[in-house]
Amino acid sequence: ATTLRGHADARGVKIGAAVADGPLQNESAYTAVLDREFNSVTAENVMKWDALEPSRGSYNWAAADRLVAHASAHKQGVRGHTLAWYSQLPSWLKNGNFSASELNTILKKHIDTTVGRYKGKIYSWDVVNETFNEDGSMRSSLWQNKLGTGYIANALRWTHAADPAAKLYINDYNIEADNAKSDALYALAKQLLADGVPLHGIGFQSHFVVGQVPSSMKANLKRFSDLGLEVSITELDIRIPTPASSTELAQQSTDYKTASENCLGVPRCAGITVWGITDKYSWVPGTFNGYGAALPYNESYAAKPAYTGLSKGLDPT
Ligand SMILES: OC[C@H]1CNC[C@@H](O)[C@@H]1O[C@@H]1O[C@H](CO)[C@@H](O[C@@H]2O[C@H](CO)[C@@H](O[C@@H]3O[C@H](CO)[C@@H](O)[C@H](O)[C@H]3O)[C@H](O)[C@H]2O)[C@H](O)[C@H]1O
Repeated sequence: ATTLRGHADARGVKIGAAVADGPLQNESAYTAVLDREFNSVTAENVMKWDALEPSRGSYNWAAADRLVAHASAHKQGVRGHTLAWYSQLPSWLKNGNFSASELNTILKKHIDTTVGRYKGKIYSWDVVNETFNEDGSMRSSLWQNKLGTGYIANALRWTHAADPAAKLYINDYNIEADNAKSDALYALAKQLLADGVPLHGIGFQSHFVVGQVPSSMKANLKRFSDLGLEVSITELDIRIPTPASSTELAQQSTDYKTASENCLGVPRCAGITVWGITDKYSWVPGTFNGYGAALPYNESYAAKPAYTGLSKGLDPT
């Protein structure tokens, strides 16, 4: 049977997975599935600021280098995640009480250093992550509060200067439906493009609950695509109340197919990334009490109906 990456390659799109450093290093069942099925990888945590620069000026590149080297050895592209985010910031930065101009310098240095190190090895960056509240107002963050919304355009410009070939994204969750949050992002994207800011795509994280893939998702992605932007599903998982019943697993399979078709069915869909491979390693149970089973493979790396749904969605024939 054709693998997920076989289908994706035939379409010229990416099928990616978020990768955890532990199993990447020491679990052959994990890398066997990763390298057989996926032509793109995203660092689940090791390219975040707290992991890369735990203390100011001293960098910890080992895990990120490992992922980039693994991807290169297995002909996989790398999505960079993430440069300017409110979360997973090192304590020296969170508690540094820096002035606005100091923060500007610090953010630019982080982008120059990180994007510069992986120049030409990362095809797409989540430059800015999770900037909006559910009602469309700007989320409170170190960057928003101290620098104002202008930090978004600056981060995009600095990243573009550091790696002109990389596609630059704004990434968020709960923007898959046509709602106040996606409306606010749509307005921001239009303004950035009008100002000539190098924005190339929108990342729809797509952390869904079974049976709740938004019916307005395809039309919503289409309106962003109509701006000339790429659209990508960047963190797909579909959580189920556990233990999952066979009915829910069948619904989850349909949801994976629908979600992937909602992207692949509009122009400039660059790809679909699932936020993990196996239910054995998923952020869901630790965050959503009583939920889990969100990914295409079960705890012992057996493909679930979800895998078949994703495969059917990707299948170009
Ligand atoms: O929250 C889900 C998505 C939403 N969109 C953005 C995306 O980046 C985010 O990913 C999740 O982002 C979460 C943090 O915000 C990650 O969770 C962190 O994952 C980290 C690495 O495993 C954990 O850090 C480890 O924690 C351990 C025990 O607490 C320590 O022993 C380790 O040293 C430390 O690295 C953090 O506690 C834990 O909070 C999840 O794995 C990751 O899947």
